[in-house]
Amino acid sequence: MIPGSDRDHPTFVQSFRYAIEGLFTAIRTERNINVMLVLGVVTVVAGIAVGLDPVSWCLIVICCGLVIFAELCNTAMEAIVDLATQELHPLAKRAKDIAAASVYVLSLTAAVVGVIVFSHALGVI
Ligand SMILES: Nc1ncnc2c1ncn2[C@@H]1O[C@H](COP(=O)(O)OP(=O)(O)OP(=O)(O)O)[C@@H](O)[C@H]1O
Repeated sequence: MIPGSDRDHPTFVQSFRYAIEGLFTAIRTERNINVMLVLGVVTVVAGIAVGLDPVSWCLIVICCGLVIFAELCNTAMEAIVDLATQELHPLAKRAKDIAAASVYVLSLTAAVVGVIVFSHALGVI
């Protein structure tokens, strides 16, 4: 629901517009998202160069999507915490640190998958 609006939900097209707006806001304001997008493009170019098979492509695409998804969730959680308090608070720190940890755990997992997929494609394993 939108505060001040008499409708319960925006239309499907409006919801999509808000989502695109959120994506561009994150790209404009969050350095980490940009780093991840660049790494995603580099991975796709490397995948084309080594000629990944369809299953490997699925793994790479899922990993890239999940890492960007996690960073977007982390960014949203940071905004919610900042909305809740502008002061230093141990719970605010805990929430932000754990949200950031979720991104790093997923990034590490994606990196391991990438190393395995590319090592296999290059005949190393
Ligand atoms: N209100 C707060 N109270 C206590 N600690 C805070 C608070 N806000 C931020 N911090 C600490 O500062 C760190 C960085 O917070 P910030 O909001 O700048 O995130 P960020 O640098 O944008 O994070 P990321 O790099 O994951 O996007 C948090 O992980 C937390 O340890």
